[in-house]
Amino acid sequence: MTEILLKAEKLKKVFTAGKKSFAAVDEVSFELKRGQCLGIVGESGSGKSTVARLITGLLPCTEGKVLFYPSSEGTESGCIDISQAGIRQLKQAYRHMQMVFQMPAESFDPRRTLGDGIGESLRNMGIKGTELKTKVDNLLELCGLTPEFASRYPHQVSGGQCQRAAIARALALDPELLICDEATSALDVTVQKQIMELLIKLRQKNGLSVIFICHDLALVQMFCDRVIVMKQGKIVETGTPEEIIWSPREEYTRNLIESVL
Ligand SMILES: Nc1ncnc2c1ncn2[C@@H]1O[C@H](COP(=O)(O)OP(=O)(O)OP(=O)(O)O)[C@@H](O)[C@H]1O
Repeated sequence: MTEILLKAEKLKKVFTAGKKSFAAVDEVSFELKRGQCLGIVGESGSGKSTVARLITGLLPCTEGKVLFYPSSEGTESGCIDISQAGIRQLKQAYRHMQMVFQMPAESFDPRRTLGDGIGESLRNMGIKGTELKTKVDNLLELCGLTPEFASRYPHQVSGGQCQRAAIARALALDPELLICDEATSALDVTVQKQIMELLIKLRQKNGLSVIFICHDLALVQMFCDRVIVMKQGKIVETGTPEEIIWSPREEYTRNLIESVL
């Protein structure tokens, strides 16, 4: 089994708006090792979310490759080429990689209970009845919510509780990789801290690998093993959080750090 869980090779994404086209992501390459947490930082519009959407196959790459190596996958090569994957392979990949977004309420169907949403992928796997209920209750508990939350609708919980439920849903199939795109940004500082503690616990307990997109360099420092700094679609700097925060090579990174101090 390779030590690498995900490899992004020379990713490029060109968007076209009217007659104009521009590269929102260009020449982006990185590797994520198993169990590692990789932070992606950069000013607004630098291409962080586009990278997240490329590596999850939510957006097709204009150029480049995304190679995913889930350890439990039954493919012959052990690799799923996300950039070339069709629906069937993407579904296979989503059993091992999941995303958590900034606005949790928007990612749940307002007409269905949280328990329904959390259990969806389990039901798709044929799990039902008492087994399903027990699994949903356990996921809620793992994420610091009581089983009673299963019967609530998204509008009946706070932003922090909804984000916990979104993490519970993402964890339903015990993924190896969680991609958090500004997952704590809409929450107040106290709730943010609780969600970070939950993610730290999950990393320790489940050996989860995480790609953590965040504006807050203090959170990145606390949580990540390595950090990528993005500017105008390109990676301008890579290093450990300490290297990036305490001895940034690029003026852009220094400005980014100063802007949050
Ligand atoms: N579907 C799209 N069509 C056209 N342009 C897009 C599209 N999605 C994103 N963009 C543009 O691509 C650039 C990168 O956007 P992206 O959302 O990846 O940035 P970001 O670093 O995640 O920003 P933020 O921190 O504000 O979320 C921006 O200029 C954005 O306007």
